Amino acid sequence: MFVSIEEEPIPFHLHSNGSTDVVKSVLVESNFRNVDELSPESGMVESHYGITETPANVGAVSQPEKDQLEQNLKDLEGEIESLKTKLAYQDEKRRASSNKILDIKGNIRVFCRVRPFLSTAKKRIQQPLSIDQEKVVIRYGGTRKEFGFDQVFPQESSQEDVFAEVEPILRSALDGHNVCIIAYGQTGTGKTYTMDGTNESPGIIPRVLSTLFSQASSETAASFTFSISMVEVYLGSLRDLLAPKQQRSYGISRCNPTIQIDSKGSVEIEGLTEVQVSNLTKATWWYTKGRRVRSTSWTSVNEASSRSHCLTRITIHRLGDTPGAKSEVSKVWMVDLGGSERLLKTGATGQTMDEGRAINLSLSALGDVIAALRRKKNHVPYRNSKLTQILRDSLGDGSKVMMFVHVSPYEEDVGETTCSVSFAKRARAVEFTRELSEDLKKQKEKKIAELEDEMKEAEEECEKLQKQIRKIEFLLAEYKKISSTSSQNQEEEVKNPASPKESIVEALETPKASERAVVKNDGTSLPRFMNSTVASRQRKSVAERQVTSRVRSFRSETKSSIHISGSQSNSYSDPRFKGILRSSNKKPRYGESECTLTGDAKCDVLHSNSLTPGRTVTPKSNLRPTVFNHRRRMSDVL
Ligand SMILES: Nc1ncnc2c1ncn2[C@@H]1O[C@H](COP(=O)(O)OP(=O)(O)OP(=O)(O)O)[C@@H](O)[C@H]1O
Repeated sequence: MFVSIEEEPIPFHLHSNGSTDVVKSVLVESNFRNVDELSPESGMVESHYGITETPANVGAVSQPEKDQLEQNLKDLEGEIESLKTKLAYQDEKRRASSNKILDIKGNIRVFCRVRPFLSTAKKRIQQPLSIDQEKVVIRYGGTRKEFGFDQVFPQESSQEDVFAEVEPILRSALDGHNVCIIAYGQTGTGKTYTMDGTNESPGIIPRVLSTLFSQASSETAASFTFSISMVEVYLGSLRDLLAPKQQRSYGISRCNPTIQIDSKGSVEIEGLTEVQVSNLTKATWWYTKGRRVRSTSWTSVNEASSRSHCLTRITIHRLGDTPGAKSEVSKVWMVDLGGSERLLKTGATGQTMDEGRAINLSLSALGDVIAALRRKKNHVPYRNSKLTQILRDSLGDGSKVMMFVHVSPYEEDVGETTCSVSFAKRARAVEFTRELSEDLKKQKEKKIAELEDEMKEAEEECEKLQKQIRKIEFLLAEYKKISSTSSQNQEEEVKNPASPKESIVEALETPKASERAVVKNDGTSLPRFMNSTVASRQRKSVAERQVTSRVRSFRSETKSSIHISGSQSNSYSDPRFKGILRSSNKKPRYGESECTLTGDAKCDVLHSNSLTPGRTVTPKSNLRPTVFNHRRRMSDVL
């Protein structure tokens, strides 16, 4: 997400390379002595922190200066456009590499997580499972069965280890792909632990929420909005977990959500509550609420939760940062499936048996769909269950699927474990159960490493471009301020030629009788046209009366006169200049302004020459009017 300049101060170091050349020349032409002065110490950046001494205070400008300003604005806008195009190109490169990596790794990946022994549980007589990185071996009753996985998480693996596999596909979700993360397994094997986790060890869903928000905020080429929905599938019906209380019910009711598919194959659940969440706190609040609704609606939480599927959906709206970019929508489904235990084992009857049957049917339908997709079959049997209908557009083409199959380490659960890993085997649908040869694996790894390098390069390029864009946007904003301030002032000048500014400036320039004597004695007499006239003396007395009520105007106009004073090179980082501006800000009183004739530093404000680098400030130069006022007075004389 684009971080606005107001939120994040910019480190200001412009270099004269490639795309910043325009900016550099613009700045140089625009009275900045040196582009490198645009450092955090300079007035430009200080203004960002609330100090008012910025070019935005520059006042009325002449027509050529105005034209130059307009040109500068156009140049900066053009530069931003061109950088944004480059950014979009680099971002596309990054997205393509990231997508290729996931394609090589597999769009549907199946993992196995072995739950640790629970302290409260049965004795460990014999361990039927042995595992390595991609394999689970079950030894039981003299038989040995081997099952391959994309990766196996042993008992000691942490929530972080599991999430490390999930994180890369979130990048893909932000890039516009649908993602589906599914937890499968027998009751009590850790599905909810993996998806939800605990406060101390948060699981996949809380981590997904936080990662999505943090990745979105650092995203350089697009902005994002997120929304959350939660739905429970129980006995083939849907229940909206985020709906207002009175609407949460099963069966046919006014608000029972229904599944719709649009012409593009996109699935929508009509009537399902979707809450837009602007930050992680809100997202977490709604997620917690949905989980609470699910669990508190059952008398025996553990038993009941394993007989329904709980689905959490994050919808991502992505808007590219380039002109004309279209908004893209993608979804992240996170599914905590009902327990996969066999009905015979549970000895279920009545309602429990129906629930078990419904679960098994939908799990079997899910297995069929995943297997068909992995085998790239033409027909994918999505319609066989509500679960697969809902997930239809997040399991197929272009989507990324991760299934975590959970197993118990206990000997007495070995039957269920075998069923679960067999389900996984079918879902993985590795052709003729042949795993990849070592050679092929190495080739894959090499290609992935190359793509990762490409992706990193593109990411770095994106970051650089985004920084440049932010800098130029900042400058553009400053120039716009200059432009609008000067236009306003010019309008004022036209409406009111004897503006307070002029009066005040003249008042300040025109010494009182006693002071005139001092000036004369000092040998610094002015050319005739610069001496006060009757008219200016009259204006001065008017100005003296007006000045108290116009102190604010004087302050800003005073500052303005510095920058519009012709072609001199002034620098906002000149310490004298900053000091002068500060003091003029601090004591904007008429009495103080009169001291200009005695060589007080503040009088420098009125005389741009005194700001010219390397120039000594002399009483004589103090008396020199700004070019702007000089012009006016000349015309008065003529
Ligand atoms: N990897 C793990 N590390 C520590 N404890 C775990 C782990 N996996 C599961 N547990 C613990 O095992 C117990 C059962 O886990 P959990 O409730 O997540 O299982 P489940 O498969 O979701 O069950 P159900 O299908 O009934 O909802 C919980 O007390 C949980 O904290």
